[in-house]
Amino acid sequence: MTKKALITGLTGQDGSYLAELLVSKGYEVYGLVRRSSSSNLGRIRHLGDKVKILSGDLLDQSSLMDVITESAPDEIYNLASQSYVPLSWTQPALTAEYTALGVSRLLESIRRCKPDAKFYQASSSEVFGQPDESPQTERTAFRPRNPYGVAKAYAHWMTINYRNQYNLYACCGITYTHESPRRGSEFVFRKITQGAAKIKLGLDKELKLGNLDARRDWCFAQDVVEAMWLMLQQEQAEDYIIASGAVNSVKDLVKYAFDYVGLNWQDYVSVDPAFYRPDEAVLLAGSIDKIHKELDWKPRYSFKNLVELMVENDLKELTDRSAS
Ligand SMILES: C[C@H]1O[C@H](OP(=O)(O)OP(=O)(O)OC[C@H]2O[C@@H](n3cnc4c(=O)[nH]c(N)nc43)[C@H](O)[C@@H]2O)[C@@H](O)[C@@H](O)C1=O
Repeated sequence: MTKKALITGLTGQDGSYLAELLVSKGYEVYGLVRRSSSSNLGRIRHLGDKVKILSGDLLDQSSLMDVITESAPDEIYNLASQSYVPLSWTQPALTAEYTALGVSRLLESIRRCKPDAKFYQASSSEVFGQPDESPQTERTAFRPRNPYGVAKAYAHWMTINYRNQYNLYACCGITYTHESPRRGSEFVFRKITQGAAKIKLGLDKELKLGNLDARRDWCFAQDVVEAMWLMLQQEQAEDYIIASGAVNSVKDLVKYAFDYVGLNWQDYVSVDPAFYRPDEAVLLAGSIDKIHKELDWKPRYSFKNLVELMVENDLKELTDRSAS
């Protein structure tokens, strides 16, 4: 029988890659999309009618119950969130509404309307904040340092509590920063690959960044959605860290990207305190021992592969755009 899946956050980076993966596996795919006066379907347009769009909002419980009843999914992936960390400081309540309480509403809707559906919650390494140990494991204590991390920690523990209290198949994937050509340019990886490509093509002269010493564990988003799917194919719900297991600094990223286009980064990059963050976690690194051992998952793309893939993509996109 054809499996059915419901994805929230369908129009985002991860939602669009997950939809592609599930369509390729023969799933009937539904996506929860918020009404908006301008179209935000760019990342899923190529999927055409292979994905059915249902209107709803994580802020509105009854819309979630309607969507779950109508689609009757076997699997539900919650990828919707206010996901930009700096914005969580200027809009902390809205961040909590979507990223924390939205998950409560979703879990409650599943419990009432489709308790046998398997549920994946997109948890984040930001729950660790300033962690006690490195690399972090599934047992590392949560010490979030910004409203986004706090909201994700709430959602994480609600998911586990619904699993324990109501016996739902509900699990959390603690993902570290993950990137792709579909990433928004406010995030540092895309900002740098796009910046290097623009400078190379003569479309820009400089690139202003924040903390070059911040270190992150970066993965390719396509690898990450594969892990999400695997987590829902098991007998029992378990939480896993989804990461690359390798750490690089923002400076490493800048060097690789500018090297790739044959430029010296020091001639173009400057530090602007406007992009520094209050109390930020300077080192987040995930241990992938558990997911590798139990689900046989590991990322296919290395940091270097990912930089090259994204710079290539940005060079092509910008060249096509200026030709049209
Ligand atoms: C796991 C987690 O991953 C993502 O959150 P993020 O790590 O905050 O991503 P980012 O690309 O904004 O920052 C990465 C690092 O880069 C530093 N950095 C330096 N200079 C600039 C700069 O100019 N811009 C930005 N954005 N960052 C900069 C910045 O201070 C930070 O240390 C989201 O998907 C989030 O939803 C999520 O869950």
